[in-house]
Amino acid sequence: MPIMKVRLRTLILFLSAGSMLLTTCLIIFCIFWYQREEIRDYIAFSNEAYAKKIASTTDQYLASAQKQLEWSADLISNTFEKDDVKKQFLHISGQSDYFNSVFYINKESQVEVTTNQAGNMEGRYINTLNVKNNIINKIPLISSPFVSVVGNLVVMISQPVFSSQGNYQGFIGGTIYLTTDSILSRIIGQHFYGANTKVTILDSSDSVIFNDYDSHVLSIRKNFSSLCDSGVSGSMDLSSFTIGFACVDRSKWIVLISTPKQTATNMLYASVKKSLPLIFFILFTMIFVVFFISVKISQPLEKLAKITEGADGKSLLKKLPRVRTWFYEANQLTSAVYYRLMDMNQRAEKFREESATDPLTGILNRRGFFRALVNQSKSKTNSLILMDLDHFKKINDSYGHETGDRVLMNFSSLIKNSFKKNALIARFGGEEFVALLPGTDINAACAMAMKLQGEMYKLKFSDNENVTFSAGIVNLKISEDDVMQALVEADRLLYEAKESGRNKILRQEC
Ligand SMILES: Nc1nc2c(ncn2[C@@H]2O[C@H](COP(=O)(O)OP(=O)(O)OP(=O)(O)O)[C@@H](O)[C@H]2O)c(=O)[nH]1
Repeated sequence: MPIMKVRLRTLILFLSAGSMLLTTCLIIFCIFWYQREEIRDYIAFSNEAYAKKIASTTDQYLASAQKQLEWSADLISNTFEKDDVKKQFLHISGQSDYFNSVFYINKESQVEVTTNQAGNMEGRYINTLNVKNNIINKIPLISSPFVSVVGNLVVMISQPVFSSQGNYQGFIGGTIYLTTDSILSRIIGQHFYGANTKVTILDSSDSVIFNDYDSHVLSIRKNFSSLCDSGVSGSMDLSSFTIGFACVDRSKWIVLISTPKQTATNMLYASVKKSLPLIFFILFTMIFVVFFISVKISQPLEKLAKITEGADGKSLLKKLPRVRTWFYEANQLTSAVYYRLMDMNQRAEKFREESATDPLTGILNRRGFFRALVNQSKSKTNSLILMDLDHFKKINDSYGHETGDRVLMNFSSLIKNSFKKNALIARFGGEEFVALLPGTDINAACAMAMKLQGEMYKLKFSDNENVTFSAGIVNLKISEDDVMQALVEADRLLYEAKESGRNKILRQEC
């Protein structure tokens, strides 16, 4: 069973298209890989910058808020007029919008003035940890988040109040709501940076001050606040998040900006998706161009292969110049095949001729005789003469083979000259010759043979010796079977001629 071979065109196409496809995939993969890292770096950088911005804004807000309380503390230490103080507090909490409520608690932990109407607080004693801290420490403080006596989650900024003699009187506190509307929640809650990016603010004990969503970040690491010890800002990869952080100097709060790592991958997927039509367009254009080129490259070789299928040397030689070659290798190959074929044909022709010719006499041999029969015109009357030299062995033995050869050559020349040009003359082997005479009847053939006998008699060799020949003559129609039959008959007659004394010509009875 013949093995199917792959075609050159298919090979080139698959090789080129395959390598292009592979290269494209590798390029997309490399771009994807390195770009993702770059985008993650960029997200980390942006998150840090954004955390710094929020931390700085918050710090400025706290500084301003403390300044407000400091100014009110001065007022109280100079003249404590309850109405004036309350007005002042209302101004701070209402107009300047720094605090949700402002209050003054004296050193006995009693609320003297408050802007908060809820809970009827004025005159009441408050013994919370925050209040105690303030009274004991007597310094400006920013508290951790806590639930106020009226039930709000707040942080408190406080400022100690001293008399003009320097005696501690109590402290002014300003509360900022964390879960309901406040200036702090507005500063840190309204951000415009990426849908997947979230803001979380923790105090120095990792309590949540602000968290703009139910953050997974808080569950993957404890002790964020310790980051403030190593630097004011930075970024890090934490589990599946890229986190930028910055510290609020004044309060030691930490601002965390977190983005899921998947965001970078999603961004890349989106951009690859967008560019896919262009990539495929370029790819298919290239494949089309490669296909076109592969057809052009393979065409001459395909044609060359096709015309060699079942073609003989001669028809191949005719078809070969029609193969149009435009590149060096194909051209060389076609030329090489062409010249090789031509050479082979010439050699084959020469060999054919040689195989049909008797090398000594130059006339046809037995093979050549039968091959030439095919081209003979078919006449009704033809004759065949089979001739054999008499006692030729003696000539060889007496005068040597060279003389024998010369006799053979002379005899063949005489035969050639004695018959018509269309006669088919051959040496059948040894000293036996045949002459087929187309369009010659047996009488004419006999006359020619006898004339040849006379000529032969005249031909002398060596010591004026001469050679005779015997012959059998038959008539025949030209076809291979007839010739074979005629040869058998002629051979019989020749044998008879030899037997009856040689130098005789016997003819078939007609
Ligand atoms: N010189 C020479 N001798 C040849 C060649 N071919 C055959 N012979 C010789 O021809 C001789 C033929 O001998 P025979 O077959 O006995 O025939 P003959 O001697 O002619 O005898 P008859 O045919 O019976 O008359 C042999 O001695 C062959 O060696 C050749 O090409 N050159």
